Amino acid sequence: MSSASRNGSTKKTYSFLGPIGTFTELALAQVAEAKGAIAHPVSHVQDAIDDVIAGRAFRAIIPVENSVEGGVTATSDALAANPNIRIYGEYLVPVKFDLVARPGVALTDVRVVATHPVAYAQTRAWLSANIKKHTYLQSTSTAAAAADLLDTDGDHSIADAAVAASTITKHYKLKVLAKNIGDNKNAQTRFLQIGLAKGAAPKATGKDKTSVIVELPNDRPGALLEMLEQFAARGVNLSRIESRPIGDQLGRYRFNIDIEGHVEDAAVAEALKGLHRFSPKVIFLGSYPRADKKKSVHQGNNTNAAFAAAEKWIAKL
Ligand SMILES: O=C(O)C(=O)C[C@]1(C(=O)O)C=C[C@@H](O)C=C1
Repeated sequence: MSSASRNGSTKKTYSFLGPIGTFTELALAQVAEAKGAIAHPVSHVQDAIDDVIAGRAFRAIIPVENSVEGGVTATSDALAANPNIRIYGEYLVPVKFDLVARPGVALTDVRVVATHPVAYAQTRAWLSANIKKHTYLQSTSTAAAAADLLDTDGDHSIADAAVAASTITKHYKLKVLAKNIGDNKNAQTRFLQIGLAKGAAPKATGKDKTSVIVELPNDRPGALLEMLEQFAARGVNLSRIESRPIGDQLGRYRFNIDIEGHVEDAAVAEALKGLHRFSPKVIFLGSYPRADKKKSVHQGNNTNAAFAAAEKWIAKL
């Protein structure tokens, strides 16, 4: 979980999708409490999660969704598979891509372009229009694609260019062939800070999110509506809902849901109680401050005071 530093103090380890220069590293830079900690680069999202589970890392920073490409399925499924994981924070990173190459390579020389699949999906239109006959080479991250261009140990990438974050040339001696080549100039990726479910959970701030994973009862007409009613009846807003196959057979799904509000908000807690009564499986992933710092939308008379007054009234009946 932590390693001894040279002066004898212990530092916490944060695993992240590396190497240096990924968008995930930009997300890690936003984690105030990780300043001065050990940043441990790994090659796959699952490796970062495994580091946390095995106690090799205190926390992991992992991508969860991109505004263009949608959910990162490896993350959604890993959260469902590991009940001891909690979310401690979320971070938004604007996603701007450049096309980079070794010095001396011109845009007209480029035949093979390497990058992470989510980055390729976000730059495909530009690449198709500007490097018509290119071949795509998949990399474990955008920065790995860039770093591989410079590998001189004999097994360097067969790519001529890489699509990477526009900050990549701070880390690698590469030349920018084209700037800001993303098909959507306002793209963003949302990242999570995850850790084991122990220790202090983030306190309610009034600008929070709560994440859960919910399975529906089998063969029950209206089960999806019943799940959503738990939130609607308490005036609780959802910011995201994604269905993922459970995997045991066709037609069975679980829902990864982000709720506006904190489990300390009575309306959210009441909605979770409702889910628990009707669903065969609810995984609580945690309550944590919202990255966009917006106040959570709650509708109707559902303040903590209103719920407390209703409880008092029942008790007196
Ligand atoms: O390859 C990187 O730089 C990453 O941090 C991964 C990742 C992703 O998984 O979505 C992050 C942001 C971009 O959308 C592209 C790739």
